[in-house]
Amino acid sequence: MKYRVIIPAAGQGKRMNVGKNKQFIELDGVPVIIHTLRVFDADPLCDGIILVVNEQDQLFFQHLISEYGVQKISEMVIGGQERQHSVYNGLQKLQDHEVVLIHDGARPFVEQDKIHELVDVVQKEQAAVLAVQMKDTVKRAVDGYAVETVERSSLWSVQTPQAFLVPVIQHAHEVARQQGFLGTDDASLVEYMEKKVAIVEGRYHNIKLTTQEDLLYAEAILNSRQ
Ligand SMILES: Nc1ccn([C@@H]2O[C@H](COP(=O)(O)OP(=O)(O)OP(=O)(O)O)[C@@H](O)[C@H]2O)c(=O)n1
Ligand SMILES: C[C@](O)(CO)[C@H](O)COP(=O)(O)O
Repeated sequence: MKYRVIIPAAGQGKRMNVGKNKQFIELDGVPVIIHTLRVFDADPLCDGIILVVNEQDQLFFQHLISEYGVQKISEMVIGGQERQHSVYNGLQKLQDHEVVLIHDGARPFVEQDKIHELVDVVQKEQAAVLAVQMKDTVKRAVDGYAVETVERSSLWSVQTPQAFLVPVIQHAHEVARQQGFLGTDDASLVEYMEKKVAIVEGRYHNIKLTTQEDLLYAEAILNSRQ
């Protein structure tokens, strides 16, 4: 089944703190966003990329897309204050598509086999996310003290892509917008509608580049592929 993908890349990168859009950081001489876009550009099931960018970086994104020959950008839209708002803006560009994937521009190591697994699962589950089991013990803390150790076997570290039947995610975003609900991922908006979200086991190296330590991991991941 063909899908369209929304790539939110309009954040400020405050935690990365490198003074520029973290999607422009080069890994092995290639910008992070190009690593990410190339995966979907090369996927025969992907029939279009909706790239969500911030106003001030729009021209540079267009320059990179042209310089690296990315073919499948169908729309470039301006993002919003929060990630959720950026994704909402991207959702407005969907016409008659059945399946949409939403994938962070800052996750360059997603792989095609896992994307296809998600696309298969979402056709019967309506919503599906890549996730990996937690490795560390997780505790809830209050005022600097651990008050509860959360049972780890049921905890997952959720990634992107997140896959949805289009009407399901469009409705979930509309309800969240009307009710002022803000989630840190798109699946949380579907959960807010009391719908189930299927877990598809992903890979630990599908990391999100969030802080500068992640760049060290990223170089190691790239080197392991050579
Ligand atoms: N208003 C926003 C915020 C985030 N994103 C995108 O959503 C992805 C995941 O968000 P995150 O890693 O938190 O990026 P930032 O918000 O830029 O990071 P920070 O919170 O450190 O500023 C990133 O590709 C980011 O560019 C977006 O499109 N629009
Ligand atoms: C969507 C996400 O990548 C799933 O783990 C994560 O929630 C994004 O969070 P961020 O604070 O916007 O990076």
